[in-house]
Parts: sequence; C-alpha cells; structure tokens
Amino acid sequence: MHNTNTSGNLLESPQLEESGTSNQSWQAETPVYGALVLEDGTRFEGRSFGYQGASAGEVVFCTGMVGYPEALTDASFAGQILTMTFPLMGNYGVPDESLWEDDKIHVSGLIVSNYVDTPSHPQSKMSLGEWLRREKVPALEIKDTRLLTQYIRTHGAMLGKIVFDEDIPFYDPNTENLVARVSGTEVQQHGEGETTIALIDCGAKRNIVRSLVAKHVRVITVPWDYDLFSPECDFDFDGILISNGPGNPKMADKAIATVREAMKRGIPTMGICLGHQILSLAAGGDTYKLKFGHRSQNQPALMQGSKRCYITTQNHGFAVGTLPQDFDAWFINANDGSNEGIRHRSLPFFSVQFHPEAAPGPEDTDWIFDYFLERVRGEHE
Ligand SMILES: NC(=O)CC[C@H](N)C(=O)O
Repeated sequence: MHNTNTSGNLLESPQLEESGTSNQSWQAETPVYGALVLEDGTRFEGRSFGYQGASAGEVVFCTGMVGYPEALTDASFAGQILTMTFPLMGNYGVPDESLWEDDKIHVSGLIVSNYVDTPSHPQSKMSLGEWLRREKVPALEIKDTRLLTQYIRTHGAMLGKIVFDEDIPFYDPNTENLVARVSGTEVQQHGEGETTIALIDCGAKRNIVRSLVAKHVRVITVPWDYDLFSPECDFDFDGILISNGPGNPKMADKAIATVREAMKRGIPTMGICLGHQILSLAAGGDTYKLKFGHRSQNQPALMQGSKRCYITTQNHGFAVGTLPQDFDAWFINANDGSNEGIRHRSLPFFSVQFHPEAAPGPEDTDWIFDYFLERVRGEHE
C-alpha cells in the first residue's frame, strides 16, 4: 500500500487537510483536499476542483489529449472514475450542451494532473470545475497521474473512491445493469429520410444520431429493452444499430435477445462498442474483461486482410474473445491484438469496438456508417 502526496511522493500516512465548506470554488482561500483510494488501499491525495462529496466506482484512465466534455458526458463512463493522463485539463472550458454527448455528466469522478480554472475558448460557457460542482461530480488534481496509470496498467482495473471527510464503501459498476440506468425511456425520432434505422439506445452518444442524420437517415431511438418485433411496435425500420453503453455487456440481456431475433430475421444489424459486444453475444460469441481497457482517440485498428490501420476513438473495458460462428475478425487492435470488429461471412451483420462517430477523435472511420447504409439499402454488390 502506498500513499502519495500532491507531488507524487510516497507518504507513510494519509495527509488530508481540513476540508472547508461544501462546493468551494478553485479560488477559495482555503483549498479543499481529498483522496483517491484504490481497493487495495493505495491512496493519492489531491486538491479538489469539483464537488466536495464522496463517490465510488471503477478507476479507468484515458490517454486522449483533449475531449473531456465529450468523455464526461459519454454514458459509457457511468460508474467510472476517469483519470485523464494528458497533464492539462480545463483549459478550453465547457461548451454549450448542444456539443455534449448527453445532457449530463456520467463519470462518477474525475482525476487530473493540472487543472486550469481560467478557460480560454470562444465556445466556453463555464469552467470545468464549475460544471463539475454544478453536476455534483467530485474531481481531484493529484499531480502524478502517471504513477496512478502505471499502477492500473500493472495491477489491472481497480475499484476506487474519491473521499473527503467521510468514508464510503467501494462500488463495482460491472455487477449492475448500468444500461438500464442510462438508456432513454421513450421512442424518439430524429431526422428525415427514406431509410429508417432503429437505434437501440444503451446509453448512445449523441454523435451517433448526428452522424446518421447528416447522411439523411431517419433514426428512431428505442430504449435498450424495447421489443422491436412486438405487434405494439408501430413503425417500420430497415436496419438496426446497437449503441455504445456502460458496464458489462452480459447484463444487457433484453438487448441481446432483440439482436438475436433481428439476425434470425435477416435484418441488417450493426453494433458500436457495447453494441459490438452485444451483437457478438447474440450471435453466440463471448466477451471478457480486458486488463485495463482502451480509452483514447489514437487506438490503432488494423483492418484484417489489408494493410490499413485506422486511428480510432475508443472507450471500453470489455472485449470480444470467442468469435461467433460464421463471423470473421474485421479489425484487430495493433497494440495488444484484441478484437476490434467482426463481420458475418455472408449476411449483413457486423460490429466495431471503436467509435466511428468519434466525438472526440478522428473521423477516419465514419465510412463504417456508409458501409452499413449501403447494406441496409441493398446497394452493395
Ligand atoms: N463505450 C462503450 O460502449 C463501452 C462498452 C463496455 N461498457 C466496455 O467497457 O467494454
């Protein structure tokens, strides 16, 4: 067990300073300190710049340089304490909600090395700290995020908690059906077009809908447990897209059952991230938990049968291990060889572990949506 102070040195015992009143701003005269405590007792002391309230979850790290507004509002991070490894966070503030990936922050907590409280960007509406305090999400500046990241890389994914004066129990988000918590509860229509895609919302990033609507598609978003094949479903659709989402894919049983039925009926179906895992499980494959996951905007995905390597946005802790029968690996992660996509040998069923909608990150794999739409419309040879 180690303890670190704000300069990353190992300490003998926790050195929590006296906390001030709740929700103190960064400029407060008395800085507020808290600690990130890992499940093995390792402790990182840090200055608070978010909400002053304890929070527990799984500690993960993201090596992207930018994109914190998108990451914080990505529902796939629900139940997770996110560590940003790039050393400066907050410098471009927080944009208007129309640029977020959902209408609220989903991370359980945020850990950074250096927090910048004076944003400089024409689109900034508020500082990162102000946003976190407003949404009651704790955040610490622990300085040595490298030590924390190396620790997780060495020991594997870990539970953790951000604490102030009061202790709380650890919480494992992967034992709960988080998809049910973040999925929309209503059927919603977006955009206009001759092609209709039913989007199973497991915590869908908004850029999935934006990307499809920009391609003149009508998108009907349905809750994760909606039965697309029940007589009560009063709309027609040409293809199904399964979204990203939080937690262990095996918890999303109703979505898995819907996708199994869709494939039985031969309906063109595509999955993104959690959707990739759900499609794989529905087709008879299996998933497992990676040691520490892939979270960044520079994950290399090698397209099988070619020399192409796409630089992709990713945010996942689980992966597809056993491939379903009659499917081939479509993409492989160049860093660790794990699966990044599968494709049925003859039918229009396929999925990718990375995010073709990006947000944040490179738009290089936006063509996957076109690939899907061509198959939905029967335009491919
Ligand atoms: N971004 C996602 O859809 C994440 C999928 C899943 N929750 C995982 O961590 O692997």
